[in-house]
Amino acid sequence: MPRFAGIATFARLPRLDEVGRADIAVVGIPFDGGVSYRPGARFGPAHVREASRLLRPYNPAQDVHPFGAQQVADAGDIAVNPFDLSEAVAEIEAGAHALGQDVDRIVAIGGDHTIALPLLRAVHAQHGPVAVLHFDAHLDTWDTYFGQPITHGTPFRRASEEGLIDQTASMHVGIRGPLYSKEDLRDDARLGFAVVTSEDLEEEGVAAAIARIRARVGDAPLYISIDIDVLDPAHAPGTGTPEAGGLTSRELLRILRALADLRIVGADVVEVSPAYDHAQLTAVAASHVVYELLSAMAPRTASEEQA
Ligand SMILES: N=C(N)NCCCC(=O)O
Ligand SMILES: [Zn+2]
Ligand SMILES: [Zn+2]
Repeated sequence: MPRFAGIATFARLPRLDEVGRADIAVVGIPFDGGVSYRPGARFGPAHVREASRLLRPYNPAQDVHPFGAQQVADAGDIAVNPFDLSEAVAEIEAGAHALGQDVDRIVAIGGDHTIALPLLRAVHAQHGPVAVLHFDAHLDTWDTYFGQPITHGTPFRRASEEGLIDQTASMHVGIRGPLYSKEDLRDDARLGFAVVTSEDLEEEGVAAAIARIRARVGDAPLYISIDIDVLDPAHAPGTGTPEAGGLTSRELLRILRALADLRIVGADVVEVSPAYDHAQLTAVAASHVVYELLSAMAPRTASEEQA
């Protein structure tokens, strides 16, 4: 079958119902009822799958076959109520929990960043508090919007309040742009996050950022949440709340490759909004981000480690 033909699963992987069990499920969460600005991330999973057809089985940058070293399958989408945010959040948590019966780990494709909260609730039920490594232009530790506590700008405040995160090991990477006030940063630190800003990355370089991330996370169980708007709008225009001055996709992929020996227990890639995308730029970047995550999660054989 030519790679551009046929129904799109992520990277042309088998569906979970074709293999029964898997080490890792890639699952779509087509929900965008938590956005504060441009909508459309509900179409993210289908768009990222469509743009992932060109991914190939061997990843030379990590010297690993991400789909050979482990069983990865596409679990389809978690069906969520687009009209009721509370119900949607409950459905995502229940869906992740149910999926966890058939797979060891989940990599979710959003959807807006709201989905990180129910995903972290499900991860916490299995692992206890986890280090959250959060790539984003935005802190997403704001309190409420229009009085609402659960939105795409608030998942990590709720997660911290609920005790879902390891407050000694969590970190944001790529933060930039205007805030509401200086208090935002004080609140964020109190909620348990260290920060590598986009400017830090520019000034200190990627290697220094990697060293800071690794020192912060250590050997804690690690959840990686990637808002595609961490990338500069030149690299990822198709997103809901773009901010100038972001990472290149090359920088983000390099950082992810440096995390392969950490204890990654789950991940999400969120905020791809296809109506604002051009030539699949954002979706190709997101598909490679997922591919690099799956590669980092793959077990290494002794020969691969020696090589
Ligand atoms: N894109 C995410 N997740 N959050 C952005 C929230 C920015 C705001 O509306 O204040
Ligand atoms: Zn963001
Ligand atoms: Zn976000």
